[in-house]
Amino acid sequence: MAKKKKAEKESEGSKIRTPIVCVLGHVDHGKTSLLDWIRGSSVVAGEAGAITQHIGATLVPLDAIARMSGALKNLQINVPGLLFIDTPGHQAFTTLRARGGALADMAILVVDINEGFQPQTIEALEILRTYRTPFVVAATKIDRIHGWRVNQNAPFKTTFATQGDRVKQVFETRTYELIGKLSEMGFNCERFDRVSDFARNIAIVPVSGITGEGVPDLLMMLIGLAQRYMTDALAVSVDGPGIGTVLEVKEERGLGMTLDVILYDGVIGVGDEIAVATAEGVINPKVRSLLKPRPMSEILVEEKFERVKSVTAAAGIKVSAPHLEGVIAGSPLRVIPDPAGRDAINEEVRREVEEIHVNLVDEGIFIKADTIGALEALAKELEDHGIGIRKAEVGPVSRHDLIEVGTVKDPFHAVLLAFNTPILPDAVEILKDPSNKVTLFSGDIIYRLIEDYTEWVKEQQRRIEAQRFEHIVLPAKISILEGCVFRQSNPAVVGVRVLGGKLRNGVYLVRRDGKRIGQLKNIQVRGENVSEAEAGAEVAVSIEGPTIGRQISENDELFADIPEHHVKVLEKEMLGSLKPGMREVLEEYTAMRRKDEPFWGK
Ligand SMILES: Nc1nc2c(ncn2[C@@H]2O[C@H](COP(=O)(O)OP(=O)(O)OP(=O)(O)O)[C@@H](O)[C@H]2O)c(=O)[nH]1
Repeated sequence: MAKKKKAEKESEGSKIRTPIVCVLGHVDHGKTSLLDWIRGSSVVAGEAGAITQHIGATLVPLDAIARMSGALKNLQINVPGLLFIDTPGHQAFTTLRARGGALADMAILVVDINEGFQPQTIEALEILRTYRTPFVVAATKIDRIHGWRVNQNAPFKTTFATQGDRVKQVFETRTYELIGKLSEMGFNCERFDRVSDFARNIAIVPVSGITGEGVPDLLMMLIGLAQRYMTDALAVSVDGPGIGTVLEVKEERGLGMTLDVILYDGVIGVGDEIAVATAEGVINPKVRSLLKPRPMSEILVEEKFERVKSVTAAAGIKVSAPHLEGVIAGSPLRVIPDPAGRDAINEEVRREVEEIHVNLVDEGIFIKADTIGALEALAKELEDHGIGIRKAEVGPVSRHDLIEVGTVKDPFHAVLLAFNTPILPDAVEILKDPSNKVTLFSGDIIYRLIEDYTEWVKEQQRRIEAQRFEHIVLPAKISILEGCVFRQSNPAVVGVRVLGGKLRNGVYLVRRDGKRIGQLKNIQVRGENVSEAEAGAEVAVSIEGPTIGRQISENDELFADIPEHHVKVLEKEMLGSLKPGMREVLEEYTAMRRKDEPFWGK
């Protein structure tokens, strides 16, 4: 009986739907703890019905929030509550799309107040900016500030009033640092209790996911945000056909393949024909059953799920229907109210899945990701880093992909970036092949992937430069040491000091007057042959060509004879990588050459 009532109630719906909230932030900054606390505490706060566990989400109704925050009494509020997506992180956020945008109506950006901004904080902000998602900042782990006095579950103001001066000071400093960083990224933020205009400022709410301090304020801020700026967006057609997003495709015992769906608009009922996308195209199965998690109190009942007849947005629901294998996570789900409209709806679903918002260029890299949202997020970040994308696709990395990339000539673009998507076994085989020229980067954190790629590019550039250095005659200046003439000629063998630059075996030597006197045939240090000698070194060299006492003498200074076109390369392309000492020798050498020919080597 109770069950029936609930089902009926759910199908009634309300005019403003429950806003969907997603939690983002850097690894370990406390996303899960915060969500757990919100879920856990509302269970504790709850007489029956305080929170409802949905599939993939948790519904915290307004009265539970009111109880927790002890506020909201005098406010006219028509948001029914908040539906928190259970999986935190960018991944979930970008996968969960709705009509080409983000499914989540709002977000909590979690930042550990003690660690401040980290790479994924920036990534999260960029994602929120791209999707124009309203958010509040939860500055977590305030209880970790040294000397913090814990006031379990207390609103921020109450707990802050009990803190000592030093704690307050540390807290203020860190909050300002956070405000500063956010402002650098173009977000105007302020501590929530100091915000006078919520249209201009984003609220920072200090919280702890362990002690619950500040969480009541955070919930209040979210309700406020939804209430003030989103009521239009949250209006649902209560009787309209259901629209949702597939969160996950899962096999359940006794049910076969099922879809975990977040319904964000309208109603879905048992027997409804739906449209969902598979890799092969859109399919139209009929809903066999709709399932929600069984309440905690009924956990002993054998069945894990409770069946309902229909559900109204926003809700997390499991859909059981035939032929769901192959449905794409992140696919839209649409109820088809009338068979006459089926084709049109199928077409919309197909277009939504295929519509990938990535700017492609002719020369760039290939990117793959597991979902459209993830692909777009990766593409956006790459674009911001000035990295061009030639091709972008959803799906695992196949042998075919690598063969395709292998045809790209430029080694910097013969690259595939795979974000959160598997590498198929036959593709792995190709990578192992010694003749493989494709470079693959894979991982599940965007900024690391990009970092890996850019580091690799730099390393390759360094190598290419080093190879060029090998072939370029480097500046060198030597002087013949007094009393170190070991042989007059054929070849002349003398001791020299490298005054500057780097002396390499094989170079031709010139005098200060520009006259070439011979070629270096051998360099020795303590009887050992070496290929080069650095500035400051004293070495024995043999020089083919001159006779000591005729073309050259003790104390003479000689330069490595750098060909004109090498000078061009050195001055135009390699100057930045030359050490100052080497640059000086180059300047001296070119000055000597340009005395009579001002444009020599230019
Ligand atoms: N003292 C204190 N510890 C916290 C708080 N929030 C999280 N922690 C601890 O910080 C660690 C990471 O917290 P999580 O909630 O798992 O962080 P997360 O952001 O979900 O981490 P990922 O899922 O790995 O990205 C855990 O050891 C938590 O117990 C907090 O507010 N106060």
